[in-house]
Amino acid sequence: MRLGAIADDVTGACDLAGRVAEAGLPTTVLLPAPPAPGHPSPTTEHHEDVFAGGDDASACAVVALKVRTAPVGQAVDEATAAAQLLLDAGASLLYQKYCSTFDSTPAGNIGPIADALVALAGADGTVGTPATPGARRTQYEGILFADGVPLAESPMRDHPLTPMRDSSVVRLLAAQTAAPVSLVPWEAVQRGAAEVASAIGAGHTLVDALTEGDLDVIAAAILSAPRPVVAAGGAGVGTALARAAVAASGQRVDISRSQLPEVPVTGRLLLAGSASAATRAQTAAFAGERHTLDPLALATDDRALDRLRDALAARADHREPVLIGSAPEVARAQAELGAERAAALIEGALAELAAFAVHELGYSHLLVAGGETSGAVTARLGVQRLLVGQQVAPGVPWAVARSGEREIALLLKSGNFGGPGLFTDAWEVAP
Ligand SMILES: Nc1ncnc2c1ncn2[C@@H]1O[C@H](COP(=O)(O)OP(=O)(O)O)[C@@H](O)[C@H]1O
Ligand SMILES: O=C(O)[C@@H](O)C(=O)COP(=O)(O)O
Repeated sequence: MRLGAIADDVTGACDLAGRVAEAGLPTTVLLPAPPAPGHPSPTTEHHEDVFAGGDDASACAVVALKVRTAPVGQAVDEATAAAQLLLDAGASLLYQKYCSTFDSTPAGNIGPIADALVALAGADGTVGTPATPGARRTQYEGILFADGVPLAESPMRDHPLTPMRDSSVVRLLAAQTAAPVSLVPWEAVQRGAAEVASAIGAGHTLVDALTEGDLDVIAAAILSAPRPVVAAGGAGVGTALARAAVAASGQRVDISRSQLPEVPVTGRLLLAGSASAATRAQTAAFAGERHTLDPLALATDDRALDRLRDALAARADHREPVLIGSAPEVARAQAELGAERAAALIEGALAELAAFAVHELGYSHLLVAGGETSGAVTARLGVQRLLVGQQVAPGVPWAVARSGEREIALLLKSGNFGGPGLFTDAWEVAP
């Protein structure tokens, strides 16, 4: 199987890639250059580089986009271009990777992207679930649970860009697409893949899942579906598909042995743009030097960013990790600037500080918290491919990339993932 995944944000791509690689499937992560005005992303033109391994080897290629909160038209254009690249490179199954907490708005972009991929693939519809039990995301009777509570009662209800105020993924998706949205309940999953496959219809099929075993049933149903489908979901479904491919081929790559190239430590920088509870806890637990980015200051003081550059440049030892995080107070900045402008100010500042650290100060290791944030940073650094290594936490792998002439190590962390000590512990296993 050649699994071609289109991820709506960069940390989601890394989450999927880390878990799929650990399942034993050779995995590549591609980041298209930012789209030129009026044109979808010119994804990489080297098709032979898309999938690792020989033509008949099972593999996974993930195209990491930054379209989760982009205008719908741009999201559809970029996802379609990425899917076409994957199909041209031999993808046998497309996979729409979206967030395990279904991060989206009533406008999209999960639904519009799903519709576009179905049309491109000539499929009947999508099949999958956001459920990712390894990240404590489960779905029962169409209700999505995050860390054991319904989505709309979790901290995701206060996400700065995609506040999730309904826990029903059926209702959330139905608001984003004109295609039929159907649910396969957990009891049907317990009766096996054939029953799930028989329940797959036109449009978008969301399947309940509480365990990894349920995901394996869903993967088997997708692979045995009577008509072409597009797989879709959080990282859980993709990882189950990878398990199935490894079991079928008998070929398993041991990620723990495929060491990433060593990157000499010349500077360590933490950039936390996520406002999630997990990232706030990691920030609070970090004992090193820290600086705070306030979008209101960025909007009114044109020296604010220069002062942060000066602070970085003045550091005595760049190898000691330093944290630059967004201000905890979100509501006031959004009230005064609007959510989009406040977000863009922070993302832009963190991206500029990343470029300054890497290319002016020679920093080698960056830990970035947040999907939108990671998309802004990798685009500004011109990163187009990630070599993914071992995970420091489920769904959080170190990677090595090129930025210009520099080889750097990146940990692009989903906002919700990782324990409180991650900002300190992650450096111990860095490439
Ligand atoms: N204090 C703040 N005010 C306004 N927006 C903020 C603030 N802090 C973070 N943000 C924005 O919230 C968004 C968080 O999204 P993201 O980086 O994807 O994190 P997550 O992985 O938690 O979803 C980013 O666009 C970031 O710039
Ligand atoms: O599925 C998930 O939860 C992650 O892979 C994911 O999508 C992370 O997105 P961010 O929360 O924006 O980091």
